[in-house]
Amino acid sequence: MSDVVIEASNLCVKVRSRKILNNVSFSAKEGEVIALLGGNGAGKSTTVKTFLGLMKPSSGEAKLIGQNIHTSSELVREKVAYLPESVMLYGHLTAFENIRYFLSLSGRPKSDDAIASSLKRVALQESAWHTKFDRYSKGMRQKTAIALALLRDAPILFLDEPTSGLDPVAIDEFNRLISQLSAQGSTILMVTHDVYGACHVANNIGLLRDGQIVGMFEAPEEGYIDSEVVHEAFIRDARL
Ligand SMILES: Nc1ncnc2c1ncn2[C@@H]1O[C@H](COP(=O)(O)OP(=O)(O)OP(=O)(O)O)[C@@H](O)[C@H]1O
Repeated sequence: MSDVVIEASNLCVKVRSRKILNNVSFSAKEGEVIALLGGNGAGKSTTVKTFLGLMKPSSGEAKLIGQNIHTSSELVREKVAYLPESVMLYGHLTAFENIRYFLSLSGRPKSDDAIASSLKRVALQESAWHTKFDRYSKGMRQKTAIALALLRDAPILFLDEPTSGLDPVAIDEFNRLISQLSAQGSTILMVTHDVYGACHVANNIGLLRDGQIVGMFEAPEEGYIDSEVVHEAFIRDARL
């Protein structure tokens, strides 16, 4: 059995007659991070929406664990935790209460001990666990959402612009958390504008322009993808 967990194969998406994704192919094996980089309008969010089943490909396939998500209706709900750019949980509830509520809503309640250990795992400071969510910073909101994702036992994470609007310390913490999760077996698709962050967490980076992959960068066996090289390609590409 193949250990490819996330796979786009010649994915094309049309809106009316316009192709907004054109033959996009990439893959991530279990425990890998694939990052899609690209300027505004490149097709990053469309890719994520297609993998969530919100947009339908005109041809090609979006597959998770070897199955086409558009023909296996329960796949995304069972296997994926999605972090949108702005995490929306209930502002009048605390992180603890939000997590407890959303787990019971999904029919998978967990003990308070399990919730506490997940909040510890994402390093949300304990003093904030019982503070109302609408007083949280963006970084704290993301940590809460990731703690919830971990408790749902979702093996696949989709992250949409996860570090936009975070300060450098929060970005660093976030990137460490992503590396830790992938080391523990989570397979992650992230779309981002952050070249440096992507190079630090990704096994592969796909550079998107006008709905097409125009560059693919792979991390060496040891170490990171060279951010200078990717930055150069990103800038050069944006000028074309
Ligand atoms: N529902 C839609 N109807 C028409 N055009 C769309 C639709 N969704 C996306 N597009 C177009 O497809 C292209 C890709 O959009 P997409 O949102 O995927 O880009 P992006 O890379 O996520 O950009 P950004 O970094 O600005 O979020 C854009 O030109 C956008 O205008």
